[in-house]
Amino acid sequence: MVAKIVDLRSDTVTKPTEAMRSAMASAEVDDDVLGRDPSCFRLETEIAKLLGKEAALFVPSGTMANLISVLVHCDIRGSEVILGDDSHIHIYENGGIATLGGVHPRTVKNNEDGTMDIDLIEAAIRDPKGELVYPTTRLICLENTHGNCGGRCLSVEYTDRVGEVAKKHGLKLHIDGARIFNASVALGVPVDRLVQAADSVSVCLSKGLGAPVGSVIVGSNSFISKARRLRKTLGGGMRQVGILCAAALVALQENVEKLESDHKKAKLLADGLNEIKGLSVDTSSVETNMMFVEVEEGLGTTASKLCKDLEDYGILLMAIGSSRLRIVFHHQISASDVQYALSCFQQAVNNGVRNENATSGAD
Ligand SMILES: Cc1ncc(COP(=O)(O)O)c(C=O)c1O
Ligand SMILES: C[C@@H](O)[C@H](N)C(=O)O
Repeated sequence: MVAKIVDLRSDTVTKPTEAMRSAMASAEVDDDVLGRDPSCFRLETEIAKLLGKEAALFVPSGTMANLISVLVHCDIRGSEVILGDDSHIHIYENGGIATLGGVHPRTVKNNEDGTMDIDLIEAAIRDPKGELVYPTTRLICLENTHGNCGGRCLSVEYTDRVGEVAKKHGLKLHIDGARIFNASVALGVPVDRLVQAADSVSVCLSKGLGAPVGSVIVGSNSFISKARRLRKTLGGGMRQVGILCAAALVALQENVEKLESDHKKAKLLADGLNEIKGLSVDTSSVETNMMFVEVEEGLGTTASKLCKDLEDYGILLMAIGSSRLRIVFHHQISASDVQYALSCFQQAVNNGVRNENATSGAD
């Protein structure tokens, strides 16, 4: 019998709080296609203000937020976007910018800290003199925090420098800010300052902020009106969407201040896991709510086997390859959950070692 479930698979797993459910039940709504749903309008107005942009648009998912943003910036056939080779847009969004938008991706290597070398970004920009044979570079995409790099933060200085490169070459800058509030809290930089250089930002409400559904795109009035039309084209125009936006407004009010605690608990677990022989976490790279746990070879088990064993204790997480586990914190993970998870990790590792010794005939 599992004592309890501790879901560390992602910050997308949170359940709506009672306050969110009550706000959803009493949300003021209207048809957001024929006019403006009042709760949606309130959310979009609040998010645009928070991020220092002219306007905002609520969309069903972060994937759609990125797709719409790239397609609005790259609305001419033959466009190319520069993005990280390990970015969410390039790896986890089914190549939508190409398959649906005809936008050509030009990847630049992501460094371990989530950045791309600025000289490599500049070198990837197509020379307009080669327009007969080259796609036309129109956009640079960054990701902050960077998911596949373990939730690493891009500094405001780095972001501003990429913004300068974009301006110098007449390009636009989009930030996949699925976890931009995590970055803002971890860096101690106001979120509007962190994204100041960007022409557009996608923000996930359904991750660390804990809303059940949705993302928001922010940008100029003209950009958002084009984005609104494209959202409808993609089937993302929603009617009484205020039911979802009401929950997101509660999330904004209640959960931004909890992000720092998520980050602290992640550090606590990382330190504890490093005390377990056969597991290692690079604690210097645990900057926000995510971490990667390396399962050392000598442990006699694999990441997926350990993942399965931990599930038997109620600890849910993701195996990334044969020797790496991913752990993601959110506001519904408590301090006692951290201690419970540590004890389960220790038991699962001990069991793995015992089974390994038994099969190898060791004492
Ligand atoms: C960095 C990043 N961008 C975008 C997304 C896409 O968001 P969604 O799952 O809502 O499509 C995710 C994860 O889901 C993500 O981690
Ligand atoms: C896996 C990825 O698509 C998701 N955004 C997550 O971080 O859980």
